[in-house]
Amino acid sequence: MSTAAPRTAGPDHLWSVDEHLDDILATVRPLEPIELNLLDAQGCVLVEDITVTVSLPPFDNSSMDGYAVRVADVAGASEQYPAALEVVGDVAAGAADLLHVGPGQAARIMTGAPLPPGAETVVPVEWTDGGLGEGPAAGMRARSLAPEGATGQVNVYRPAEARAHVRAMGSDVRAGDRALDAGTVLGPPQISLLAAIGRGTVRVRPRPRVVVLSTGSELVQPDEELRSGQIYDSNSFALTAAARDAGAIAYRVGAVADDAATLRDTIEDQLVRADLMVTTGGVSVGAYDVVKEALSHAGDEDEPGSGVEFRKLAMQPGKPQGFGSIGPDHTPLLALPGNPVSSYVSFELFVRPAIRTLMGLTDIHRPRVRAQLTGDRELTSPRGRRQFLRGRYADGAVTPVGGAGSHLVAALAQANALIVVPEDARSVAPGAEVDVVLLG
Ligand SMILES: Nc1nc2c(c(=O)[nH]1)N[C@H]1C(S)=C(S)[C@@H](COP(=O)(O)OP(=O)(O)OC[C@H]3O[C@@H](n4cnc5c(N)ncnc54)[C@H](O)[C@@H]3O)O[C@H]1N2
Ligand code: MOO
Repeated sequence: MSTAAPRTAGPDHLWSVDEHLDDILATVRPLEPIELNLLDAQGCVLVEDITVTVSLPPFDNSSMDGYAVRVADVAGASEQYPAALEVVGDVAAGAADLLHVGPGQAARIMTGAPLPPGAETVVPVEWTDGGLGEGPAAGMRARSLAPEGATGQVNVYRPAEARAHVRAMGSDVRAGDRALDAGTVLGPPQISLLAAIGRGTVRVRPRPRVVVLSTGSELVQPDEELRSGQIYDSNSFALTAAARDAGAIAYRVGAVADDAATLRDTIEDQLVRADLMVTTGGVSVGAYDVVKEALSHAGDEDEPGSGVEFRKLAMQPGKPQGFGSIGPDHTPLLALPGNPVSSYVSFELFVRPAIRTLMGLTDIHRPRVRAQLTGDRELTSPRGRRQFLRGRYADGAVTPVGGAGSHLVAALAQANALIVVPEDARSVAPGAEVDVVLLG
């Protein structure tokens, strides 16, 4: 999977956000296409051109509930001088053996039913007495009241042109037309079209399987009792949700203890179901930073580009990061910092584009807009670091929420955007224009 060898530099070197992203994207390639059932292919990128084999509609059919008639038989019809026709029966949607409509005759026809031979046009039931002889009808008599179908006579009060209320065969798409191009992302309308032309499976790039694994002996799972010094594991939930939001099939592995051997074993067990692995925590410089310890030497010496490299980025939050590939298939792995806001921001900036690259999407990044900074305080930022502050964006303006601390999950939950303060800015005053990443 890995092709590009990570660039290397001394341990104090600060890599830019863009360099880090470029290096990650150089190691991920779109997944090999597979044939999937339509609904499993939702959100995936099509890799084949789809040609229509069955015209839509496949046959001329009625767009209204009404009567299939001949044009000449209703010409000049009015409420005062209705055309009285003999009703020869029903044509329901799905009918295969069609009755013939002769001169002076009408067949009750339902929306979607084939236009029967002999009939040239359809008059909606509202233009008739519905066969009840009591003036204009609002609808047809239910089939349950006359299971044998309609008989007798119908009065038609208005004329109809040839093929009125008839949907012509092939008027939507014709056999041989291109229905969808390779590269199309399959949303509900595209899945609708594929089903309509009879395609049950399609060749697409599958959703990547992403294993999200949190680390930290202080972590307990929600609903469990919190003892002294412990906190709840929020990162594994946040990033699993974020991976799903990006289009992945995500598996959450909650809170591996700070022990390198356990972590290595857990990662090895999980590799079988991973196209991408994401870890949180344990990448800094502490004595218990177990991800770094476990993975720093996880490379395959025979394979250039394999292994996990740990770096510092010129970024806040999200300074310590690891990335590379592990295992026999060189599965890409991103090791994100443990602070909850740091891991989430890192996910949005680095993991989301990687997931979307694996999917074969071209639109891999969150949208960015320019916005006017509002609020009553100046934003400050350390020189030389690109800062991502949480904000609420609406109508071209963005207001900061919460402070810069990377533990502030409550403020993150109020945010819908990241305010970008560039490396060369020490402060940004209200009223200034800023770059904003929209979190959707
Ligand atoms: N001496 C230094 N200390 C630190 C530095 C540094 O440069 N020198 N960098 C700081 C920065 S910046 C970050 S970010 C963190 C990254 O630390 P780790 O990736 O090693 O993460 P941990 O130490 O495991 O945890 C940090 C913090 O986040 C909490 N956490 C961890 N996992 C979860 C989780 N799944 N759910 C909720 N909260 C979690 C953890 O309890 C810690 O409070 O290092 C700084 N230190
Ligand atoms: O850089 Mo750390 O990720 O701020 O908190």
